[in-house]
Amino acid sequence: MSKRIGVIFLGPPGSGKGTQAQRLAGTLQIPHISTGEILREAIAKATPLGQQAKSYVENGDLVPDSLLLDLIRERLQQEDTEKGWILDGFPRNVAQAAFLEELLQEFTDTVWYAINLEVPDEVLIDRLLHRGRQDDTVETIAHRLEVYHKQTEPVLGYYRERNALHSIDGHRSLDEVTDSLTAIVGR
Ligand SMILES: Nc1ncnc2c1ncn2[C@@H]1O[C@H](COP(=O)(O)OP(=O)(O)OP(=O)(O)O)[C@@H](O)[C@H]1O
Ligand SMILES: Nc1ncnc2c1ncn2[C@@H]1O[C@H](COP(=O)(O)O)[C@@H](O)[C@H]1O
Repeated sequence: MSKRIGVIFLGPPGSGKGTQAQRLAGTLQIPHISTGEILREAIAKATPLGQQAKSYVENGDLVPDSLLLDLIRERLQQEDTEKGWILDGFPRNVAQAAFLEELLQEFTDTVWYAINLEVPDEVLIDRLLHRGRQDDTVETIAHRLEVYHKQTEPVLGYYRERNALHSIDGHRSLDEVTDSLTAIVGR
């Protein structure tokens, strides 16, 4: 039996993580797990998670790690991840990356890839302004980029030090990016 596959999408807001994750999930028939989507759904339903996360998401700040760690552990063990999983939006800081590393050490049946989509800031801003999500305002986009550079970019170094980072030029057509991704994931 082939190993379980794990794909971890890194890259700034607007780099195309969600778009490419959805494509890959369709091809590989494995779930696309977006922490942003999980949080937005929880906010819309006003669940306890949503109530705690709301102000952070609206302001473009990272929600506290304590809200997400158990959730990720449980989600990666659900039945639909039998063949694999795609993480989009997690890890978002070094503490989350260290948590995931420990979790992956328990998953000895999983071969995983950390993918970084590289796109210049000015292109990201333009893409996000055209996407039009509630947190896609000029001010919140600027803040999310600042949070990305301060808190999430160090995660790239974390994977690079482990020789586990695959960077892709994300400033190309959707199909070109997908082709590079498929070449790395190799299935
Ligand atoms: N290669 C591309 N070329 C042009 N536009 C793109 C490309 N990839 C994604 N987009 C568009 O850019 C916007 C942002 O893409 P997407 O939502 O996938 O980014 P993301 O990295 O998941 O962002 P976030 O972290 O904010 O959720 C979307 O409107 C999407 O259609
Ligand atoms: N892994 C995360 N840690 C903290 N906060 C997170 C995480 N993933 C998502 N968030 C929050 O949700 C919004 C939207 O996320 P997208 O990935 O852009 O959909 C993000 O700004 C954080 O507030």
